[in-house]
Amino acid sequence: MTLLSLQDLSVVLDTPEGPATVLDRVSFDLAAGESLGIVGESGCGKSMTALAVMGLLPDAARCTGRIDFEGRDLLALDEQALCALRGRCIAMVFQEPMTALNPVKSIGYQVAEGLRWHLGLGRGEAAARAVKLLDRVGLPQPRFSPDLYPHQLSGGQRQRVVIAMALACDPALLIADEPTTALDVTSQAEILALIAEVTAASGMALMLITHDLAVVWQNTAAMLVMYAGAVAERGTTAEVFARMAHPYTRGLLAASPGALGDILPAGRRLATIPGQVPDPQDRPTGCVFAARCARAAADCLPRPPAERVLAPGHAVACLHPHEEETVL
Ligand SMILES: Nc1ncnc2c1ncn2[C@@H]1O[C@H](COP(=O)(O)OP(=O)(O)OP(=O)(O)O)[C@@H](O)[C@H]1O
Repeated sequence: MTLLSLQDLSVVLDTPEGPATVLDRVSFDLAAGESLGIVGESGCGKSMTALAVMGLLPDAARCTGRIDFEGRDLLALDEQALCALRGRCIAMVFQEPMTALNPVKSIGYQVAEGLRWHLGLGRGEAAARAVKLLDRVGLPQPRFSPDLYPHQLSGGQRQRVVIAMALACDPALLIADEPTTALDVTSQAEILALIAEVTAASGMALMLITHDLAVVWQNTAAMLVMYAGAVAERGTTAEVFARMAHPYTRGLLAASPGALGDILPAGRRLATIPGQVPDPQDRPTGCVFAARCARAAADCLPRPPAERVLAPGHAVACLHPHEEETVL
């Protein structure tokens, strides 16, 4: 059953420099309990996609298209209805745990808060449930008392508290936006494993946003490659990795650090993708990647390429895609 469906979602921000198209006709479906990785360089619109789903876009944003969640059009909901949905049905884990945590409230209080607000639990019951949730995310008693404050924890432990808060109301969808960027390497792997484990165990859908292909490979069944606010390539993670078709996806692979670990030979020389993401105030009329693309030809310039299906579960928006298998 489709849980979340974006149909031709475009977002234009009014900026002092003029209108900026930060999302351009983004469409995808996410089924209940499934995992989707959204990958791309900085500035490709990954966070904007997450914020649009959460109803947290800046005031200057104008949206067209649809975002359906459990059959309801989110763009048509008022702030009160969105507030009821956030945390209860859709939860989010951000990059930096301190943005989600209140430094002057205990961790037990903060985990219990959602339970009281959304589920109407009494103080005692919410506190007892908070202790169980902290245990669930690897912060057991008595070492991790609910009376601790965020500053008494490490970065990884704080992100565990944020995950406990996200799980509190058993939402249908968890959005994790670069959840490990602020953490050391060991904690990164642990937190990603925890997110994958808790979402799978509770049948929660996961939208995992990252700039790192390795994170997608290891944690999500399906993936979406975004470039300059548009979808460049999509499919099951296995299918896309086997035959990366978009030159941008191949560029991301070539630029991936050794973090691809098991699937990339150690010591491989890293390439960078020349050039930069176009300015959202000044998007080209044709393929947005053409200026950086070694395969670009004259037919890429007049209009953006329509997406085409390469195989069941694999599509690309490119007129000159790679057809050969990916060499990892
Ligand atoms: N408040 C804002 N006003 C104007 N432009 C913005 C604003 N927030 C983001 N943008 C622009 O929107 C585009 C998409 O940004 P977004 O944050 O979604 O990218 P991202 O892929 O998540 O990158 P990152 O990995 O750096 O978070 C970028 O060009 C960014 O400069």
